[in-house]
Amino acid sequence: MNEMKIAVLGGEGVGKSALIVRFLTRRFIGEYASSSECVYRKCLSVDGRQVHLELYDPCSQACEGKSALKSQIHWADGFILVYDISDHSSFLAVKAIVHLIRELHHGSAKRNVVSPIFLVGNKQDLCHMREVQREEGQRLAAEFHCQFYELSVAEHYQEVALIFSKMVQQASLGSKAKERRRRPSGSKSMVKLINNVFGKRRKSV
Ligand SMILES: Nc1nc2c(ncn2[C@@H]2O[C@H](COP(=O)(O)OP(=O)(O)OP(=O)(O)O)[C@@H](O)[C@H]2O)c(=O)[nH]1
Repeated sequence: MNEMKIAVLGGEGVGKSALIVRFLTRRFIGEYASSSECVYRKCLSVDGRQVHLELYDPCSQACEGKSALKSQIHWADGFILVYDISDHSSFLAVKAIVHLIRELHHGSAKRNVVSPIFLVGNKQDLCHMREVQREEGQRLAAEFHCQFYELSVAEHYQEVALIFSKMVQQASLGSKAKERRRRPSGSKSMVKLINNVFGKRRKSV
């Protein structure tokens, strides 16, 4: 079975966990308990073959700092970078992450492998509070050869599922030749995911 490692990165509270949980459970859960980073695992059938998917969800509060980010970047085969369209600082955060990914890969053994990066503007349902224009996201995506999506994890399941299946397809193109890299600590089963969803720390929309 092929293995694939996808890191879902972005600023605090942009909806990274919501995106992953939406993909794994089809449900949008408005409140989470997530006090630590984790790796979710899922087996997927893509183009007739089984893929063992690992999804890394950092905890922004626990994993701040460039060195943590660098190890996440070295670990992953592909990246889903999430920002909140109603928060311009979250866009600047993903911009910095894109730069860092391309910079690190340029100077590493991965320089011949273009790891896919998907740029996702989340919380489209908050467009009345929009601070990041769609064109701004598209421009950044074009500059760094990323795929661009704008959506609302709260409202759109099909788009979320599409993002992950496209990511798996793209990442699998380059993954065969890749060296396996150190992975961030921590892993979560579906049971822990469910506990997280109904856990202690509560967030509201
Ligand atoms: N309105 C709206 N709220 C959303 C959407 N997606 C996520 N949220 C809310 O945004 C808040 C943060 O979501 P999380 O998924 O915890 O964000 P995160 O990026 O994992 O947060 P950290 O791990 O703390 O960095 C929660 O209150 C979610 O309910 C969306 O599409 N629309």
